[in-house]
Amino acid sequence: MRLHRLELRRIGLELVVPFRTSFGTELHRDILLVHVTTDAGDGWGECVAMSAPFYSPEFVDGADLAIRRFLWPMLVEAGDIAAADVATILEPIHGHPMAKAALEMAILDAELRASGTTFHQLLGAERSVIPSGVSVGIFDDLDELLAQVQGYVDDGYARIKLKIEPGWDLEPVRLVRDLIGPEMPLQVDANTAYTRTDAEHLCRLDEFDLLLIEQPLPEEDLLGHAQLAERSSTPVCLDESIVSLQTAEDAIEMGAAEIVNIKPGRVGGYLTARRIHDLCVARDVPVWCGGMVETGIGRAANAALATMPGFTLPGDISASSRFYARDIVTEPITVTDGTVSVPDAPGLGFELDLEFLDSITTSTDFLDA
Ligand SMILES: CSCC[C@@H](NC(=O)CCC(=O)O)C(=O)O
Ligand SMILES: [Mg+2]
Repeated sequence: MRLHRLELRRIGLELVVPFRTSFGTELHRDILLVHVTTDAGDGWGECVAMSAPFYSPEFVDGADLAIRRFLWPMLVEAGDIAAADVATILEPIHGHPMAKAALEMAILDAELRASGTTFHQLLGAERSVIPSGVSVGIFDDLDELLAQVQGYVDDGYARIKLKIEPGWDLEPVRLVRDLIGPEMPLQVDANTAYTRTDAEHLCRLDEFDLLLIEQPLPEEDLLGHAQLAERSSTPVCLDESIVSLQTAEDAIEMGAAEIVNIKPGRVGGYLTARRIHDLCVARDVPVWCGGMVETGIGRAANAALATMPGFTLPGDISASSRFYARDIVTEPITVTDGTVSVPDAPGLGFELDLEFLDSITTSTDFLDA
């Protein structure tokens, strides 16, 4: 297909409850959406970069600029392209996986819509319902944490994930495990907050029968994660460290990733995410779909991705209402009996609520091919 025009749209959404992690607190999302118009129709993508580079090196203003100055012109220059070509065309640009992923996503959406195919059909997965896990932040006090967790248990989520950091780990996990009982799946995510010297302390989490411990150490510390995996009975899962197919392969080979959290934005796009899934299946490494507090655009695409057979653990694909009072799609993601039904709308699986989208748009800019 030939690219005609790119719309760069920024929207603002308040979170229904502050989402605190070891690297900061999210109250509001400033989200970049990309809308491509092509000779075969149009498509939308969501850039998952946060407002500041505390989760990964990218941030939304930087992604916006990388798209304007480099990524969009390279795609236009390439002429007649398919979504499958995007990662290769953009290869010469180092980094910026979330910016690249947003463009690939929009082109993929346009391609699928033009062919009357859904992403779910393209992936060829059998499942149309996936288990839904929920990510729970850090709170000022334990009572508030337990109240939030009880609410999600009442909502029927299939798995609870707790954010942890030094000083907020063993006690909250113990209390939540006591609250939800021994059977409910429970995992933790440290977002790189610990160091190798914390290994003995982190092994004390083994008593809580967790599904996994997610990214306890810095992104670059594959050896440290491999050493922890040797000592801990809780499987080590990587998130921030897995930024490409190569890093996934190396982490698995080193024993640093016993489980992999796949996030399409973090690895440069849904098509690379699929290849990482295939690698993990071949290496018998369980995967699950992570979340970046996406709108219904990203949630719909993530739900489709999570239907692939290697996604054997509940992902962070919670209801739209877990984060937002109102979503930008006509069919917000909902959770029933701990599951999400994969949207079957054309393309990536969503239709936009354009009236609401316009009401929360903070800027719109157009680039012609
Ligand atoms: C603002 S935190 C974003 C990254 C974080 N994401 C989540 O915890 C899940 C968020 C969601 O459910 O979308 C992670 O490290 O896995
Ligand atoms: Mg994580």
